Amino acid sequence: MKVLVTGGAGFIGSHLVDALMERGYRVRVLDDLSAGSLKNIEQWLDNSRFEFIKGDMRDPNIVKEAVEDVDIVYHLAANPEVRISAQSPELLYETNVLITYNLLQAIKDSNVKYLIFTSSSTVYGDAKVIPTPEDYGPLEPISVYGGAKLAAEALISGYAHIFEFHAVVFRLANIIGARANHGVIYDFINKLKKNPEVLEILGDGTQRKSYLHVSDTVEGMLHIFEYFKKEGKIYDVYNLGNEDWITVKEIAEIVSEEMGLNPEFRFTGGVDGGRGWKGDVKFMLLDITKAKSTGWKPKMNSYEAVRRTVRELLKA
Ligand SMILES: O=c1ccn([C@@H]2O[C@H](COP(=O)(O)OP(=O)(O)O[C@H]3O[C@H](CO)[C@H](O)[C@H](O)[C@H]3O)[C@@H](O)[C@H]2O)c(=O)[nH]1
Repeated sequence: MKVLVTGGAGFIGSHLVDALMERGYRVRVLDDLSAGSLKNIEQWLDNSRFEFIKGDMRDPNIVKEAVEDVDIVYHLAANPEVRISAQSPELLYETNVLITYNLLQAIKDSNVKYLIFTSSSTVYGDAKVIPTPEDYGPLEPISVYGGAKLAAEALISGYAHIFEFHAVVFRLANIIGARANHGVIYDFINKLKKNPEVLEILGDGTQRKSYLHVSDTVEGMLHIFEYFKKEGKIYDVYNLGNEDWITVKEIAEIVSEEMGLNPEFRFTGGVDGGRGWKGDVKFMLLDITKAKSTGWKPKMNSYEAVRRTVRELLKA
């Protein structure tokens, strides 16, 4: 079985590559290294089962080349920054929707049988039902990023039905862990390294979200993909997250404690009632009943995942 991982040199992608290589697959990575790094996959570069293509998926020819002889595609390449929604909507469109379209155009003329896509909890926007199940609707993303992920999901469903391949979509909570190079924990650590006395917290600090460790995420994706294959459906969607949530202020406390610091917290107040930025979802908790019904469950809750991530990032 040959597997293509788009974004395989990135944060979540490289952990997925580790797991696939350890399971004996032949793995090809397509990554433009804009956010990812060769360091994340360096242990596999000389392995005969591994292949790396450096390329930008906005170029359809590179994508066509990458899907050649591939049976399974894990599509993780994306710009993951919700916060650039106001400044760079066209970039979010290109790096989430256009590249997915290019991939689907390449898949329709290929031998690919399965596509696995990492979508996001942000497709739900400010959900009125919490925890939010997969069939919640109407979906009203509140960021361009969330809208782009939803558009990508919709294209995948349409192509899977028309061109007869199978696709499973994972709507991910906030994923954290070693190799993360963006997000709240990474930001707090860097801010405190620069100034151990004061920590600026965007928004009012009450933003509540569910955080899932990348090891639980990869295990969940691989486990549910096997279940999905056995079920034989054309298309399905799964939430992947934790059953608890943690506030930004609590994350700040854990980061400070792990760094042995006692900084003054300065809240910026944020926008629209304490959001870190326009489009920041204030309360996110996914209903993971469906994922759990396949036999998967997270090993770490949000608090444990945050603490472990702080330690992993400080060690790196
Ligand atoms: O310096 C900072 C950075 C972040 N925050 C706050 O921390 C929370 C988490 O922010 P992150 O940047 O870590 O993550 P997001 O919730 O914006 O988005 C993350 O999770 C989403 C899914 O929930 C998406 O998939 C996305 O790609 C991924 O980056 C936000 O409420 C934000 O306001 C701060 O207070 N200060």
